[in-house]
Amino acid sequence: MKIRNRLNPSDPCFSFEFFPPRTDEGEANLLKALEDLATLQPGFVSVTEGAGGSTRAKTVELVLRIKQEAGIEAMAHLTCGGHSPAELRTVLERLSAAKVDNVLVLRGDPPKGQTVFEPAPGGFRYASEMVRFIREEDFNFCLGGACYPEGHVETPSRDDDLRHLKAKVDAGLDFVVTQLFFDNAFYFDFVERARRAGINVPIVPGIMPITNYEQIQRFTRLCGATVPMRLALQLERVKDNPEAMAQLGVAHATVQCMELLSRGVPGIHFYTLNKSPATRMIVSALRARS
Ligand SMILES: NC(=O)C1=CN([C@@H]2O[C@H](COP(=O)(O)OP(=O)(O)OC[C@H]3O[C@@H](n4cnc5c(N)ncnc54)[C@H](O)[C@@H]3O)[C@@H](O)[C@H]2O)C=CC1
Ligand SMILES: Nc1nc(=O)c2c([nH]1)NC[C@@H]1CN(c3ccc(C(=O)N[C@@H](CCC(=O)O)C(=O)O)cc3)CN21
Repeated sequence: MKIRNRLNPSDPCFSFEFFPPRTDEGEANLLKALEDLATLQPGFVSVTEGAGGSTRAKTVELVLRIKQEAGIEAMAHLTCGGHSPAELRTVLERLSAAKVDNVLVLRGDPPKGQTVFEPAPGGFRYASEMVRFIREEDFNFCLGGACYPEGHVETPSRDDDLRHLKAKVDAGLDFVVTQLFFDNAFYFDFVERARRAGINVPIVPGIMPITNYEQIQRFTRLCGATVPMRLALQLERVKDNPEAMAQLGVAHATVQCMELLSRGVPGIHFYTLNKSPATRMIVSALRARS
């Protein structure tokens, strides 16, 4: 089933993102989180790919398992890093043969220790180039991409970033998922600017429940997302109390999601970080309300 057919403001699609674990313990955590969140009957789940394409085999294996064994619609993230177009074609053929209908096309982060993205020899520099490649080949995927309500960290201006997004969508995207944000005003402003720029595909908000203060500081610095002052002060106050931190994270994300739904978003994509409790509580609260 193509995700674009599930994105519908009158029946919004909740989806969950996981990353391929690096250790046996991580693997056990992931399987537990997956099992737990599967009971919420997500519209789809997605599996990320590590920087430089480092986890590709694991990403594909997990997507196939989720689709075939759990019967949940699954989307593979594929990045431009570390792989040639020929290797990409092989992976796409494998996904296609296994009836995986959806791919999230990303450029990908520079590998750890590097600050600048370097394409693989003969590979793609921008996600839009991979989108064009997939559309030129004889595949029939529903394609998603990433977008940045606060602007991508590397972009000199939000207007440039929006122009690049427009070109990426025009190359053949069916929908986009946003970078995480903690203030809905960024999302609503962005959607308005995107529509004005002629970007007409569904724009799915990406939400990450905060569970750990240091992690959120590290990651928001890396990806350029703003933590609103009021939330930062609240987080500061409970930083030594994991339980209060988790409650605050769930409460903040739930309020964010309630407002997004009341204003007609087509779905909400949760960055679960392979943990189930926060996402479960939020989705349960949202379902109870509607
Ligand atoms: N796992 C996920 O869901 C998400 C992952 N990401 C990560 O964010 C990073 C960026 O990936 P994408 O958004 O796919 O990259 P992209 O290729 O769409 O854009 C990357 C940067 O290049 C710029 N750009 C694009 N086309 C250009 C052109 N023709 N000329 C000059 N500049 C251009 C963009 O403005 C942006 O600053 C990746 O590291 C991705 O993995 C971001 C959000 C969500
Ligand atoms: N630039 C960028 N790269 C991504 O991979 C990415 C995004 N943005 N935005 C959306 C989601 C969110 N993702 C995230 C968000 C946070 C962590 C994180 O905090 N990771 C921990 C390690 C987690 C673990 O191994 O348990 C860290 O401390 O970095 C990782 C991926 C992946 N996606």
